[in-house]
Amino acid sequence: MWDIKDKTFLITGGASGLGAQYAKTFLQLGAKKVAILDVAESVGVSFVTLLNETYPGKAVFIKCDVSNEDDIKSAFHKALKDFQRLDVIINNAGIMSDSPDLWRKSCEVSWQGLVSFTMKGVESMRTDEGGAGGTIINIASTAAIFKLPTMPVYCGSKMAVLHFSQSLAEPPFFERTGVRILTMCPGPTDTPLLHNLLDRAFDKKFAEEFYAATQPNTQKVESAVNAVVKMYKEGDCGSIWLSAKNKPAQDITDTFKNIFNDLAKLIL
Ligand SMILES: NC(=O)C1=CN([C@@H]2O[C@H](COP(=O)(O)OP(=O)(O)OC[C@H]3O[C@@H](n4cnc5c(N)ncnc54)[C@H](O)[C@@H]3O)[C@@H](O)[C@H]2O)C=CC1
Ligand SMILES: CCCCC/C=C\C=C\C(=O)C/C=C\C/C=C\CCCC(=O)O
Repeated sequence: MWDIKDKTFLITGGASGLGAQYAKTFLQLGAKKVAILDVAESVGVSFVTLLNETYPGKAVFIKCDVSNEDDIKSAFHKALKDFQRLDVIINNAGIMSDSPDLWRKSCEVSWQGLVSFTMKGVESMRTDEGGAGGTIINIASTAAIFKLPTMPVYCGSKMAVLHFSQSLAEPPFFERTGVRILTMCPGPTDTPLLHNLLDRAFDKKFAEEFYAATQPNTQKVESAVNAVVKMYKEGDCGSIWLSAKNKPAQDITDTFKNIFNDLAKLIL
């Protein structure tokens, strides 16, 4: 069982949606400090003010566009300087848009930004280079494991998140570094990310037909948040978890192990 008490957290995209609820919940469960990083400054500042009314001095807001490497560098170093040590990073920031004008930005936020924070996190946490170890939680999606023709770019970036995380975490990564990499795949969850699905589609005309026939089976935010808490407490390095349809979090690592073992037989 991994402790939450006295741990410091950095949460990207933490000003609203699921990220904000991870912050609130981990503080309720005893986290020492939480750094909220987000591009939405006024929303982030208001949220941190609210958190500090209940948990005085425990939350800070740092403006950061996770698609911008200079922003990432300065925000990461500010959080590290303020807290002296980062124990947990939740790479949560994500955009879902496959539209012609936003798909590239969406990949930079959901995928490249996550890689950059993971690299910086590993560097600062790794026990073989003087760090104290820690946990990096990468938020993928059921879009990583389900073929959604309305958003192939989003599906691809989330599969990239999943495969990046499981590849990085291959043994003896944890034994060497003391850094635990965990991946969560939430199913559709009730946040603004699910609004205006047609505007976010790869092909609007096709999406109209698709969404007329298929509606998301949306779960409550609380279910997705509880799933991340359970994964944080119980997950082994490299594990992959599912949170869908308001059911308790499920460790689906063995499914991936079997698939990748079978594929390895074709390659090696
Ligand atoms: N809501 C859902 O159905 C699901 C969400 N997810 C993933 O969970 C994560 C959070 O999603 P939601 O809370 O639903 O989304 P949301 O849209 O409600 O909130 C996203 C947050 O990220 C911030 N953000 C956007 N662009 C940013 C940038 N460039 N730099 C920093 N912050 C930025 C926003 O300001 C906002 O606070 C995303 O990675 C999403 O892909 C995964 C599966 C299902
Ligand atoms: C079936 C239409 C799903 C559209 C959901 C819209 C946004 C979801 C964002 C996510 O990150 C979740 C991604 C994909 C959903 C994957 C499978 C859906 C399975 C059916 C269901 O649970 O509704």
